[in-house]
Amino acid sequence: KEKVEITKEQQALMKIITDAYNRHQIPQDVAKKLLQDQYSAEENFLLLTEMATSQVQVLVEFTKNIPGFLSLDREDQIALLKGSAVEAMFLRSAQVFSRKMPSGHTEVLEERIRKSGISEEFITPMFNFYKSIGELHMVQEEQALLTTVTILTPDRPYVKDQQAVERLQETMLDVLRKLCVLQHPQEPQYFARLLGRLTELRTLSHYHTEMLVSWRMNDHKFTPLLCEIWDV
Ligand SMILES: O=C(NC1CCCCC1)[C@H](C1CCCCC1)n1c(-c2ccc(CO)cc2)nc2ccccc21
Repeated sequence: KEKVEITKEQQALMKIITDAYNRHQIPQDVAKKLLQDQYSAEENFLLLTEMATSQVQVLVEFTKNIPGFLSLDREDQIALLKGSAVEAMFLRSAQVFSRKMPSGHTEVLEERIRKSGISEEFITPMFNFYKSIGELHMVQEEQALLTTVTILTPDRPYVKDQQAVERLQETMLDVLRKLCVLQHPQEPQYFARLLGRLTELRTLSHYHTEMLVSWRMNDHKFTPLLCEIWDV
């Protein structure tokens, strides 16, 4: 049985990424807001656009701390950010939803999200994804590396030097694979399950534009940054 060992360099890389991931979090907690009050579909939509706008800003700051990211072609950096922003948002949302909360809070949060204005047909796939992420009980290093692997997806639209992105993603996948083996020794399939979530994430993200335009309200307003990042 081959002994899996994380090298000193990989340990340092994981620390840089995890610290950056924890440092670059949304200031105000959307779950707390949703647990406090019930909002109208319009207020919920505004809350979503505010949260998503600030999440894109922290995503940009986070990527600056991914070793090698700033050495990529400048236009490729933009292409990777644009291509992964929605997936990073759903990944973050899943982590917010799956966070340990006092008993009964998760149920209230789920109810508030179900009634937020999202049209029915998207509720099930969205919560299926949130629950499948929750079942993984990821440690924060795994969450940070999974988001990094998602950002470093070589086949995003308009990426020119895919090999350079692939090399970076491989580096992160190697650390993540070892971490999964060490964190979940009883579950040799854990790493494969984790990567399977990325496929589910990509599918969910395909619904995103549809989810926004079908939000139960008229006149959906977006911030300039979201118009850039989301295809709206
Ligand atoms: O604010 C949010 N998510 C932010 C985004 C940036 C990163 C932190 C989380 C929104 C809520 C906004 C207000 C109405 C209720 C949903 N949300 C969603 C969500 C995200 C996008 C869509 C449409 O594409 C639909 C729902 N899932 C959540 C799971 C848990 C807690 C909030 C969650």
